[in-house]
Amino acid sequence: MSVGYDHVDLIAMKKYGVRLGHTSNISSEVIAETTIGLLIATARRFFEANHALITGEWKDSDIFWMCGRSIRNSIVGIIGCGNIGISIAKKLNSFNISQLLYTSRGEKPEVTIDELVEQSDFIIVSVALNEDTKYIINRKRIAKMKSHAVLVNIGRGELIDQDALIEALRENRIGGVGLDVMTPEPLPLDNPLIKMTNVVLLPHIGSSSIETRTEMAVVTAKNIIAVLDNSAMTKEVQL
Ligand SMILES: O=CC(=O)O
Repeated sequence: MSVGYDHVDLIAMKKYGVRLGHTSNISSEVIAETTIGLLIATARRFFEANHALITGEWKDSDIFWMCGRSIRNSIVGIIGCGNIGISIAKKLNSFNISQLLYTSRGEKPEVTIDELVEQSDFIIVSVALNEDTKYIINRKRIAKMKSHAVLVNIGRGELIDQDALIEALRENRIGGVGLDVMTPEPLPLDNPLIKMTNVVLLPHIGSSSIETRTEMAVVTAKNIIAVLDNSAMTKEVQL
């Protein structure tokens, strides 16, 4: 019951003739909603601000206190323009950004990934994990990011070299990070990301709306029935 199937051994499935169903495209819209929420929460420091409020550190004397960065007039780069990436781009369209950069497997992208990470104020990773995309955000690419860049990952933890990311955050070489996915999951409570103020972490809840999870469950049940009936699944992975 997921869109991604990077956790499944496809070679073994094929070898033993086991069919694989998934829930592709059902959750794209709601994951895009999560992405926009995470982007704004990270860029505008919602959790840090909330923490300040509840611990009595609210200062209203300093006009720049708790200032984050606006999405308006910014350059946003989306790595991976599949169903989720396109849905994110459509939602961003109403934010009056100055430029949208993207890279994708299908259509010829206008920029390379290196150019995208170098030029973007906000970088969104929404690509599927496979051998080609593992560590697509590597140490070298993190080093190219703007010092105020905000990185959001809603794909899979292993798309990012997390150790290199932690180093960059520690040294304030990037602005902030919003992660709905990380390595490992659940993240151990002693992981350095947990204590960082410029990091917003969500426990992989990208598709967790009641409506979407219900729809995913129904498709999964239909997929199982289709296998038992030896008929076509609603969503089947071609092995
Ligand atoms: O991560 C969620 C999914 O693959 O459905």
